[in-house]
Amino acid sequence: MKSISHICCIGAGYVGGPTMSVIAQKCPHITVTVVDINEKRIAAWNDENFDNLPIYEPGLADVVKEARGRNLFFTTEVDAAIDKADMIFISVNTPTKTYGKGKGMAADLKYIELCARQIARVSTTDKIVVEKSTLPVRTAETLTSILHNTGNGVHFEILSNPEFLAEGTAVQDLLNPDRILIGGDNTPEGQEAKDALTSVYANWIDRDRILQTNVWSSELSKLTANAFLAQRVSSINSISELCEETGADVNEVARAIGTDSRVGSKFLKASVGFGGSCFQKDILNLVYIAKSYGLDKVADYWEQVIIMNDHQKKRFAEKMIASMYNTVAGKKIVLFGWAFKKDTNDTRESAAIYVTDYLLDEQAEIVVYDPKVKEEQIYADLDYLNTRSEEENRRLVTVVSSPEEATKDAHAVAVLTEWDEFTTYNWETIYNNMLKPAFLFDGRKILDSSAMKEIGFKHFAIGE
Ligand SMILES: NC(=O)C1=CN([C@@H]2O[C@H](COP(=O)(O)OP(=O)(O)OC[C@H]3O[C@@H](n4cnc5c(N)ncnc54)[C@H](O)[C@@H]3O)[C@@H](O)[C@H]2O)C=CC1
Ligand SMILES: O=C(O)[C@H]1O[C@H](OP(=O)(O)OP(=O)(O)OC[C@H]2O[C@@H](n3ccc(=O)[nH]c3=O)[C@H](O)[C@@H]2O)[C@H](O)[C@@H](O)[C@@H]1O
Repeated sequence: MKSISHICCIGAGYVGGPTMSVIAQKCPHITVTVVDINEKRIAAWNDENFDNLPIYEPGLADVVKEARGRNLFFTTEVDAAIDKADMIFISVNTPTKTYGKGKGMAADLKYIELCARQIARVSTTDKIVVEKSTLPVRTAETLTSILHNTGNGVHFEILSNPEFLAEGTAVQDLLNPDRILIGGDNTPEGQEAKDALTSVYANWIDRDRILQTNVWSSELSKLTANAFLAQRVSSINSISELCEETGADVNEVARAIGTDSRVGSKFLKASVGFGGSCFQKDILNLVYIAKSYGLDKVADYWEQVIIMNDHQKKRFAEKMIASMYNTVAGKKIVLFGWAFKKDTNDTRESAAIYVTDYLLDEQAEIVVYDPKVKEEQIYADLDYLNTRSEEENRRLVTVVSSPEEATKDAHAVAVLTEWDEFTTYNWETIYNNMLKPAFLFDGRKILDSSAMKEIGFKHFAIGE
């Protein structure tokens, strides 16, 4: 079997960075080089101060500290790293297309194609090319065609090895994954490549958790896994609205159904709506693929998960506005949390962005506090929506670093991310700081409702 001594990963983002750091930590005999065209990002990965790594993930700094400079390297020298590697992971972004055919639905594969062309141009020795990015089923066909038609006569074996880590728990997920999925051709060369990648993971993961499949099953399993997970969130969120009408409590319902081992207890936490860079993108992609095969019923079924999620974000903002006497114009509303979930600085598709947009439409004055998200990111997220001018976003939205100070003379506080620290605040002081009646909207249902009501808040929590 081919033994791997040099790995190159193209893309030093939320997946490439942590994944390669853990591979390097666990495989000191393999040299792992992570490359990116984003110079600022690479400089941050190489920063002497480990607090400045470009991605915040619990435990990540320690892993990088151990391996960086030993067998883990971050560089913008893409060509050199490609040529030296026996195995190349492609871990670049695959966002939803914003133009042309499939706009707003299909995955944009231009970055993937660029990588394939670059690998083909530069390689002088045989390579195993691993799709780590989440890709539409049958993308490996495109990669094969580019690599084999434009290469220098070297042999490329294509594998699909989707990543299942969740942000905020990436290091734990990588160290102890439920499974590793490796898809490849069932030819002797394909099997050899699958075994080579299996042997990399087997340095710290039991072999019975490393699943080998054909390449199409692997590609489709990744989209399906995200669709199933997101569907659970939309399902419980749909029930949260019914709870609010009927006096049922969504946490109690979730516990009651989750104890059935056929349902399971995870991913049943009602929220202001799921965010993150992948759930929406991957379901839209699944819907697009189903439609492209003429499977309209399949497409409609999955699209409903997105429709319910959009509804949840909107109805939360509407609930806030209706509670505050149907007007929030000129009212100071403090948002606790901007990240799409706790323990990450990632804000992509965060519900907070959309809730803010609705509130700004009603001319609210917004103050944001998030323990890990930088001010420039919050403005960038709002500017990206293109709903109003950059000046207006900066005039109407203030970003603060002290949560308690933020609540002075506020009409309302809304919890939009489930950061643990929010549950430890002195909510009595916050109440005293605020104008009365003081409104509290808990979009994550993390605060003790009866304690909040006792303090005096006009309190609303999702699903109760
Ligand atoms: N973020 C997550 O939690 C997960 C993401 N995924 C998938 O992994 C893929 C990557 O996602 P993220 O890491 O979040 O994206 P990201 O946007 O954080 O990182 C992608 C990086 O690739 C770089 N890049 C793009 N084209 C390049 C090129 N031609 N040469 C060198 N570098 C290039 C970009 O500069 C960027 O730094 C996506 O397909 C995503 O769906 C899968 C599982 C989890
Ligand atoms: O492909 C990906 O990008 C990844 O997408 C998700 O991971 P991630 O988006 O990082 O985080 P999740 O924990 O799945 O949370 C997604 C969103 O759903 C929300 N959520 C999650 C669980 C829940 O019970 N309720 C709920 O509202 C979270 O707050 C968050 O906004 C999947 O969990 C990963 O397995 C997958 O690898």
